[in-house]
Amino acid sequence: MFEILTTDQMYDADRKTIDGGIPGDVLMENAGRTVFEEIIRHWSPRSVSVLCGPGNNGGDGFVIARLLRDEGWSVRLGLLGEIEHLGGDAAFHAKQWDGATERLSPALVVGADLIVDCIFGAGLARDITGDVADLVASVNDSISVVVSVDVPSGVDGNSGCIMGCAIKADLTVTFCRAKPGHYLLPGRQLCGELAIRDIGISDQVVSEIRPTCWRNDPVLWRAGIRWPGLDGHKYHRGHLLAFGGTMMTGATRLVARAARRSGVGLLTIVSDASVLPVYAADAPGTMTASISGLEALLNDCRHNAFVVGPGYGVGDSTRSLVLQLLHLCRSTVLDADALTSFSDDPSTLCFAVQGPTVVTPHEGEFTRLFPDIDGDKLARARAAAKRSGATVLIKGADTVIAAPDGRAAISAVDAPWLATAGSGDVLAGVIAGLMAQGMEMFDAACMGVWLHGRSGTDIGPGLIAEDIPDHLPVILRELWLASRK
Ligand SMILES: NC(=O)C1=CN([C@@H]2O[C@H](COP(=O)(O)OP(=O)(O)OC[C@H]3O[C@@H](n4cnc5c(N)ncnc54)[C@H](OP(=O)(O)O)[C@@H]3O)[C@@H](O)[C@H]2O)[C@@H](O)CC1
Ligand SMILES: Nc1ncnc2c1ncn2[C@@H]1O[C@H](COP(=O)(O)OP(=O)(O)O)[C@@H](O)[C@H]1O
Ligand SMILES: [K+]
Repeated sequence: MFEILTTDQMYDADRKTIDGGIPGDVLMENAGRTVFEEIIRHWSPRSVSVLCGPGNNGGDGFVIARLLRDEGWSVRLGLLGEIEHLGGDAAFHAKQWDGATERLSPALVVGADLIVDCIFGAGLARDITGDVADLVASVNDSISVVVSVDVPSGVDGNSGCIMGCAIKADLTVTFCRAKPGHYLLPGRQLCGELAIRDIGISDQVVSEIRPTCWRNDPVLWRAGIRWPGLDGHKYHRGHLLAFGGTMMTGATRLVARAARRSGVGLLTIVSDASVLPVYAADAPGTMTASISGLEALLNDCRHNAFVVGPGYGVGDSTRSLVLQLLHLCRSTVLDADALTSFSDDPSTLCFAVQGPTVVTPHEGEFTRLFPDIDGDKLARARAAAKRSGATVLIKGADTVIAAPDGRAAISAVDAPWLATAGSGDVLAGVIAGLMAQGMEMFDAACMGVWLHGRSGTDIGPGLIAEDIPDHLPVILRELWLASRK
């Protein structure tokens, strides 16, 4: 259930299922029934208004209205447009509804304890305007509970963007698999609770569609975790070089602690000799080396991974260092200043990426590097990954991770506690630590985001960046125990 399907892929799944012998009207009956079941599971009987649009989303509404009324609920139904204009399965189910069909208007909101929003689903084709926009405003201004069918009307299922205006739901019931817009902002916030329900589309059909996007979950990457072997030694777990700046030393200290907690065998902070004592005094298990010995450090192939950027400083020397590191084609994580240093010349950075590289920009850093790439977050991450050859991770509440081969994952964890200085440094450190242990770059980026998110929800209010690395053993133990089952 972790695959995320675009609206076109969803239409494809519907079509393949219908071709496989389940008629469209049965799929629609199943869809309506799952929403009905969710409603009666959540709420006791109350007055309901079902708001139906002119397409199949509206068709689902006729099924829901009928089932609720058969159950003894008081139901009103409003339709946008003429009933004669309904087509196919929606027309079929409209005929099964023997209650009154009102004109869709804000009058339906008055006195309704529960509103079922079936105005638009996957077929939303342009901005909502005029009378329908007024209706959306009335729904959002009301005190009624709102259940949206498939997506909150007005939310674009592919991007999570608002098309003119959108319903704010308390519960959204979608079918078969989620769409990107259920997890990308602002769509995610408008969905309320999300229920993904089976309507008879098989896993086989979903796999035939070859999804390339998933909700970030251990299912995706747990087979790629490099747990230490019984007979292993520290060099089997990688030796990460973390490049430390001279002013913001805290950033690389966070990187180092996070990487070490992720399981890396050895970690050396490489910095200007003048600040080595600061790094050396931080943690006894962290090693330090002067940047003046860089050539020798890089000639030692056991130094198999690099992380540079947090607190490193923006400028020419950072650019040269990054290019020198990328030339070696070893596992590399670039964050913060390592990215901003290429704002004037991003193509040089893209050209230099050849080995396993993860870049972890927040929105501001992303825009500086890829000013010409627009669209929703998923599309932008994918375009940047394709262009650069790096795994691109755009941070935020709806972090997206995209690999150059087109795979992508969206994090759907509610952990606003992570929005605190230094938390991104920790993320870079975790990912670099996992890559140093030999994990594939996309898997490492996804696992890093997941560990980070779980730390955010586990620790919760009061979280500071320093807490995250020390919480990792608790979560890693869970993953490790699960891997032994
Ligand atoms: N077997 C199946 O397929 C199943 C499908 N299922 C359900 O079907 C839903 C998809 O149905 P759908 O394709 O009919 O799209 P839907 O969202 O109802 O709207 C299309 C209509 O809206 C109109 N319209 C669009 N934008 C507009 C705007 N801004 N302002 C005004 N009008 C606008 C558009 O008009 P047009 O652009 O053609 O002029 C068209 O008439 C899906 O979300 C799920 O709930 C389930 O039952 C499971 C089985
Ligand atoms: N509202 C939010 N919900 C969940 N995670 C968030 C939220 N805001 C920020 N984050 C996460 O916090 C981290 C902040 O990183 P960043 O912006 O690089 O800060 P810093 O450079 O101070 O470490 C990122 O991993 C980001 O995804
Ligand atoms: K809807």
